[in-house]
Amino acid sequence: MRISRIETFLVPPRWLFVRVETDDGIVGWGEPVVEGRSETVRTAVEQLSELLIGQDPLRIEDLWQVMTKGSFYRGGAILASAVAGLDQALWDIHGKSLGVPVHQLLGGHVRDRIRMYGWIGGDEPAEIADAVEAQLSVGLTAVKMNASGRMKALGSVAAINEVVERVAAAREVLGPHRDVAVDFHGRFTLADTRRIAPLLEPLHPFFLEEPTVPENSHLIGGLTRSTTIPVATGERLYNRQEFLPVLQAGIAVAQPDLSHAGGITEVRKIASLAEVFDVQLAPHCPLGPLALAACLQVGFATPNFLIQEQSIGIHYNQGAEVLDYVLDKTPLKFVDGYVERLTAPGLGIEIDESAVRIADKTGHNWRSPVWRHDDGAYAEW
Ligand SMILES: O=C(O)[C@@H](O)[C@H](O)[C@H](O)CO
Ligand SMILES: [Mg+2]
Repeated sequence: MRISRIETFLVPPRWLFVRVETDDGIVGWGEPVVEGRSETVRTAVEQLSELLIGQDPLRIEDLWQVMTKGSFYRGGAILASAVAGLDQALWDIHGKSLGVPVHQLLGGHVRDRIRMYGWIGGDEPAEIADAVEAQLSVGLTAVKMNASGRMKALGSVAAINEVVERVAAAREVLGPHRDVAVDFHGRFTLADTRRIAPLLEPLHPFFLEEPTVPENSHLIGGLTRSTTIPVATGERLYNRQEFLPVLQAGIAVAQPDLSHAGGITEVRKIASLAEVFDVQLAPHCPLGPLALAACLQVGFATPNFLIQEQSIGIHYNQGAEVLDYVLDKTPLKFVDGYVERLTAPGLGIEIDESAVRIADKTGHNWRSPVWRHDDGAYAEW
């Protein structure tokens, strides 16, 4: 079997899919994307394709090595995401060629179902209660919210109290037994996060995410040592090397993104590294169906797996939906807040190719908003 053709599709709301075809007719799908930079990743996928056409798709590790190390300048979000989507497609092909789901190729399942959570925003305090209700009504038992919106005055007691009030609003609707994770999105200084964390402790957050921007990962130990809340990070870390310092600094939850951190091949290794630090995996995934399926395949085969993010029914999907692109929607339905083990071959979902081809005609030009605080200063989005 040889790889014969590679195509990409820009699909709303903000995703990019790749379709890898082989000469014996097996097709694999993946999702190589960076939110806000789909076209750039598309170009990177096209360049990497030159290395893959004519090759045996089952030699995933070898192709991964060539894609990541085959040129002098390496790494970074764009390249790691391009490799990630292609890697997912290769695992999809491998599973389909043997008629088994990918998790079987990773050693078989260690669990029968995976707990899921959805994002509820949080930038607008008035919308929090309704957003929590919406997630509970689709059967979820855990949500994640932003710690803050745009701030009037960074570091002010008002800004700090607002975080506590937002999380309290979510906790009130959730009751004592469901979970709320709080995403700091790198929006606060670490000094402020250290002030806020103890105030959140009585509300029992599931985890506190991205207390620093990734380039300030060296600061994160200052927080992990000062709060009992499990600290999470990783959506903007792209390989084991970048995860090592935050693992050593005492994070509790590692959040590699299956579409950013080198795909199934690398995230599987990140999970193994995390296990040595007693850290649980909770892959980041505000993305589409292929990224989600790749997360779940890793989750079914990974012992130190906590929970899975997903974006089904999230309002920022702006009319387009994760499930629009899959033929059989039942494998991704929530049962008591969980997704049951995917048993179909490969990634375990069947892509609606005609829907994808039609969606690509519209495409999208989704961009990260540029954020400024009320005083005009630049803010991390
Ligand atoms: O943890 C999350 O789901 C968010 O931080 C998103 O990754 C961010 O809005 C970019 O898509
Ligand atoms: Mg996040």
